[in-house]
Amino acid sequence: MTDVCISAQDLVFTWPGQHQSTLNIPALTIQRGERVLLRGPSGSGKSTLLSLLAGVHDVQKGELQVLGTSLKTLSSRRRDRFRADHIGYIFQQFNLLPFLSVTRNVLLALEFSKARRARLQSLNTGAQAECERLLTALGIPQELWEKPASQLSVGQQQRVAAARALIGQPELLIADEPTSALDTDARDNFLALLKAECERAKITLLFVTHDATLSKHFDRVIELHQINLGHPGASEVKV
Ligand SMILES: Nc1ncnc2c1ncn2[C@@H]1O[C@H](COP(=O)(O)OP(=O)(O)OP(=O)(O)O)[C@@H](O)[C@H]1O
Repeated sequence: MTDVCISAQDLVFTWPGQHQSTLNIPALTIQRGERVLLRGPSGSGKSTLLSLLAGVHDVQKGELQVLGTSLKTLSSRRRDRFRADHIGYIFQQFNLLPFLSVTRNVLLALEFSKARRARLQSLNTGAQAECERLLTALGIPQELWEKPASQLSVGQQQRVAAARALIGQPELLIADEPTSALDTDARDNFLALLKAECERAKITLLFVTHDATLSKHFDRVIELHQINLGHPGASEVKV
């Protein structure tokens, strides 16, 4: 098993119809278990990079590996399977199914992945029990568990989205600006909960945000515009 979670070499991505590449990353390595904050101004390509990592778009040029698997070698269908099995994703808008209950939303992630179900089995934990453990750990009171997701506050929905991403212990958790609608206290609280769960299951965390004040929660901050060619002086900032 490789110690590297994410590895990119000479990764170039150009959106159709554009003359300039959005991404041109000579090298990027994120080790397993690291907690990394990816920062960059609007339009710098953060979401584009996440969409490649999640296998939503093809790697056009260069190499991109997640957990030792080259995404380029996988068909789009196998990339979908790879994502469901190995990557938890918290979207900016959470993407919960509004009419489904909180519990059903969380359990859905298991229905799409045999690997996640198998990991729970190897931990001797049932799906329902793990769902309840995660909701409790993330501070969702029991009286909300059977309510439709649409009846929850933004902060609560965000934590349900985190539980859905984490259930079945994917090796990599990607969070795309999930805290932008929260106040400072709620943000810090959410980060602390997320960090505790990632540590518990040794999950690598890649968290995208504009918010510089969140740096203290992470092992490393990567400024995307600094590792992207076309922005001379590329470097990674240690915190
Ligand atoms: N579907 C698309 N088709 C064409 N161009 C796109 C598409 N999505 C993004 N782009 C372009 O790629 C560049 C990077 O966009 P991206 O959304 O990756 O940036 P970002 O750093 O995530 O921005 P933000 O912080 O505002 O979400 C922008 O110039 C954008 O116009």
